[in-house]
Amino acid sequence: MVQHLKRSATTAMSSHPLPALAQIPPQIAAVADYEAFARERMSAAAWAYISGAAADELTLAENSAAFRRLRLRQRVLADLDGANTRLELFGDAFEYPIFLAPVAYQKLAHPEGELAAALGASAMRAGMVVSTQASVALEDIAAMASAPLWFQLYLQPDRGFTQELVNRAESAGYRALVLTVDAPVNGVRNREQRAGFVLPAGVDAVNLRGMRPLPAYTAQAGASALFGGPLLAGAPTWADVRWLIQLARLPVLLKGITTAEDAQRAVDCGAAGIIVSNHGGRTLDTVPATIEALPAVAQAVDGRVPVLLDGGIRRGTDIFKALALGAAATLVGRPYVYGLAAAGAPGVAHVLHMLRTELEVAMALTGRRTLKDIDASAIC
Ligand SMILES: Cc1cc2nc3c(=O)[nH]c(=O)nc-3n(C[C@H](O)[C@H](O)[C@H](O)COP(=O)(O)O)c2cc1C
Ligand SMILES: CCCCCCC(=O)C(=O)O
Repeated sequence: MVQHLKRSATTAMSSHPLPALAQIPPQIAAVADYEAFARERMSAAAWAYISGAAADELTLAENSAAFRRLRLRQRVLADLDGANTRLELFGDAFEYPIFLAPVAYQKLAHPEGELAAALGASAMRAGMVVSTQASVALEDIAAMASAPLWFQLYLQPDRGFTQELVNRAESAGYRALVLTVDAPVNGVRNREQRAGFVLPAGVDAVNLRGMRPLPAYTAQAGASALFGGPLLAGAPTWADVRWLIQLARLPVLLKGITTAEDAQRAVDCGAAGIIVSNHGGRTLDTVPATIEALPAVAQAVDGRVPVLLDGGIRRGTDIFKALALGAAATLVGRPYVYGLAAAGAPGVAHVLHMLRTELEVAMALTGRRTLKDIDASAIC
């Protein structure tokens, strides 16, 4: 899964032209305000990797645009005494329905990478999903965190190594596995290509060190570089999902489901949860926004397992809309990485704080005391 990212001679530190902010300035009032501060603290190539998406980036734009098109119905004079945003998932209690999505190589954004993100999440008592391709050892992240962590799994062609990875996550105290199913191959990342993105020295997928590499493969002249090669030969299938669910002691969620048929099949296979996600528009461009895919998935699942959603969330009202249309909780990706790049752990905590506060304001002004009270009647 990591072969596509070659190494450059650039040092990791050269990705950080400006130091992280020592204090968060008052002009950062919404999560979008972090973007400019993050951008000037990253190399142009790292910025292309983190902020970019696939091909023409239409799905990236649509993820947020679709949230902005939805209108809320305000309700007045509701009794809000005892209001809260609490929920329970897989036996763990959470204060609010916002998780940090799995994002690879966070040392591109900040020298402490995933350690700082985990610190920020734990300070805010938020759950975090750690990527297989994290730039810090999964055990070290677990040692830093005091809030529940889930481990995101990319099934590796070397299934024995994959099993070892699952064992490591279970031993380190992770509370769930998130199997990403929408990226058997990397998307067409034109922005990364144009920027010449390669991983700088000092940033790598440390949790995959020691894995048996794919056999060297050069397509014959005129032949497909993808079809017929070893990457797709080792790509996961539904049989692998059943294999994983059977071997894992943790609940397994599938991330990257956007259709009713696949949601139905995931539940039939024994998935403990579903994450409606298009990978932040980074895999297949021109697929619909996740908030538009959510209702059909929620209907197919019919409450049998929790459905979560990510993609394009930039406001607490976006989270509210996702819950109204059937999500039990949400995840954010780029927003917290921008907070991390700009201000380290405090930046991550601040992003979570702003989103949570905005969600609470939306609940108060639509007359919803608890997450269970948020339903489709809150949307026009
Ligand atoms: C730089 C970057 C790296 C990512 N790495 C992973 C990953 O390793 N595994 C994964 O399942 N998803 C990965 N994602 C996708 C996120 O988990 C999530 O689905 C997406 O970022 C949500 O969209 P948002 O950024 O608009 O919030 C990555 C996203 C970004 C931006
Ligand atoms: C074959 C997919 C590799 C993706 C690596 C990290 C990721 O999920 C992302 O960049 O997005």
